[in-house]
Amino acid sequence: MPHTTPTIALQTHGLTTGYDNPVLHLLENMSLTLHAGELVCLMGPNGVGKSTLMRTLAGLQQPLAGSVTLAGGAGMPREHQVAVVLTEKIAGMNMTVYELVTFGRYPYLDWNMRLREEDKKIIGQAISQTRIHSFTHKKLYELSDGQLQLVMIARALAQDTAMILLDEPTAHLDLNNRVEIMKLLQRLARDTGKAILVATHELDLALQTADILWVAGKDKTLVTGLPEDLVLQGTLDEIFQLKGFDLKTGQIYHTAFRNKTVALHGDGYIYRWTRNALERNGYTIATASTPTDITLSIETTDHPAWRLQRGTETKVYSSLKEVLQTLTL
Ligand SMILES: Nc1ncnc2c1ncn2[C@@H]1O[C@H](COP(=O)(O)OP(=O)(O)OP(=O)(O)O)[C@@H](O)[C@H]1O
Repeated sequence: MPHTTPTIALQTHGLTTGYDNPVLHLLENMSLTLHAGELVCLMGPNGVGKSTLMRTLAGLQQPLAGSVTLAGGAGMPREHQVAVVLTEKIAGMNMTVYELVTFGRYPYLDWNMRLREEDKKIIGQAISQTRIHSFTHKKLYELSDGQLQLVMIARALAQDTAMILLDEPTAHLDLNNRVEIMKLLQRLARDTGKAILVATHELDLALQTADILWVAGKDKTLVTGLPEDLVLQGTLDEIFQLKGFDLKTGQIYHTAFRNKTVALHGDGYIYRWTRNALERNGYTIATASTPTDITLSIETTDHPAWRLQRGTETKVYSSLKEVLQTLTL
């Protein structure tokens, strides 16, 4: 199979980030690489220095040591190399969505600030990629938080850079919008070949969408890897000090307070949710060798159903509520 080396969008060498007055080293000696077409999530506990690293990579803040190299080389203006979506509120909420997206083209305009055909084409593409056509005429103050975030991403796309950095783009959004934004970023990385780096606290979403995680937290270092490798190696548990949640199984730990064991038979997502209902309600799920006189079998014909066998008694139920009620009798 031919092996092509992915294009490098950003590279750091011995990078140390922080502040110099008073001296505050946040993350030290980082050698990082961001490739074209990759969605990378930057994670870590509060205050570890994620935003500071993002600003340093974007050239908005000087490194304390080391260097940041962007695709395009030192001769190219930063605004042509990297687009940034930060958490700060926008000042001009009275402008329209279309006007805000055109801001992405400003670094390319000449003294008369007039949009050329090529600029309009790129703006159109950004609007189409983020699927915001239906409200480009609206004022920013008329938008929901989710819509506003899409518009900010459209502006970044209009800037036509190899890399986009976003700081907490899903903060304050509901689950649907959070998923929509992360899936959009995943799609954009794949379809446009941009390198996209997102600082986020959304561990579950990052695990399901990111190609690579950058996890900051231990002794001013930053660990990088495939999300699944970091889960299986226990790196994330160590850094986030997760309490009552097992990242490897994706489950909250439950106390088996009923002292009753159920042999559960079935598979797929119904098995998963049945197990969830039982464990959340204090039952233990039997392993092959555990003796128990309670057996619950999942039957799927048209609708899910559960056959509960206790001793010599057997009955079929159509909801888990009924199963749980019967088990407490
Ligand atoms: N302009 C500044 N001058 C000095 N120290 C700062 C400055 N901005 C942030 N800090 C400090 O740097 C540390 C890291 O801040 P930063 O915002 O980068 O962390 P973060 O990981 O993004 O946090 P959060 O997850 O809470 O957003 C904090 O202790 C903060 O107080």
